Amino acid sequence: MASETQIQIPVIDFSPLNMHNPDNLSIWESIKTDVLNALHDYGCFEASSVVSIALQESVNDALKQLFNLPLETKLQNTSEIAFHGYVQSPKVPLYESMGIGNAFIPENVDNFTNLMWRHDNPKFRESIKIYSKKLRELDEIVKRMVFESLDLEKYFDEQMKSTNYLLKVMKYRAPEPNESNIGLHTHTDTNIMTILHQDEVGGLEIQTKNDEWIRVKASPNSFVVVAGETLNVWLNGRLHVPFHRVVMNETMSRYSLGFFSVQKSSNLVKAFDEMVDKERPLLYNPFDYGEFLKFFYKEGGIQSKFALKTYCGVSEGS
Ligand SMILES: O=C(O)CCC(=O)C(=O)O
Ligand SMILES: [Fe+2]
Repeated sequence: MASETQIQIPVIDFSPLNMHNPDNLSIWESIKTDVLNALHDYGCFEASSVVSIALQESVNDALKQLFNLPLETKLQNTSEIAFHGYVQSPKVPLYESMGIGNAFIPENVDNFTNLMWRHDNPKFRESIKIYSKKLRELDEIVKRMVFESLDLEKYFDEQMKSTNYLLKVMKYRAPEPNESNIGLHTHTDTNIMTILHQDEVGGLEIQTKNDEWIRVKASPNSFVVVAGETLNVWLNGRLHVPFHRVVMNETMSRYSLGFFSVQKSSNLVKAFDEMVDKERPLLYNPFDYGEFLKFFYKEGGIQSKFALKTYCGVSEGS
């Protein structure tokens, strides 16, 4: 079994971009190079100092309050899309999650808050709104950098328009003494890209290309940006899409949160024409994301680490 090592994922600081700086273009170009290298080599990186410590702390408090609500209240968080509402499953007994669709739209956060707290919770509402807006900005910056680097700018606006976002908040309880410490099984993210935050308990582990597991350091106000399968299909395999999992070692509950960008089902997921040529033949046949998810969840795909390859991979020699 691969053991955990001391290596860490690359850390990229986006804060110089926010400053009024005459040298912004060269800063942009230098961060862009780091982003592309990290996504190619690791499929992920740590984005540091994206939000203030104070905002992160108020979001941490908000999550604790939310998961402390009675089960019947939490169950009101429903969604037409599988696993986008309240989730608790015997397959992942330590795990519990809830979702807010397109949380960067203030009204969606208001509706969610009203559903959970009949007498409102302004602190929850306001901190989640600001936070989601920040994460939506980071998502856009990272993707713009990726598209620019590969001369795909002409696709950028359309791809952003056909994206939905899910803010998923998660709680993992500590395992009982004779229970497995796996919080979330090894998987890749099938969506476009995910921005993760974990609290100080930690437990997120990411596999490198060499099959080593990196235990990601918990950091109060940084995020882990993870490339998903959809992005890699667009780019015809130019990125690494890392396996990751959550391993609980502590006696404490762990709270985390993911900002998932997901392609709307109205378009097929397919490689951009410019990404396919003789040297780089097509890796995945175009597919409908919603149909793929049905396969992923219903036909045992979720058990397989290579669900997407099985579903639509172009077989060698064909
Ligand atoms: O809780 C975490 O840190 C990871 C969650 C995750 O990987 C997922 O929801 O896809
Ligand atoms: Fe994940």
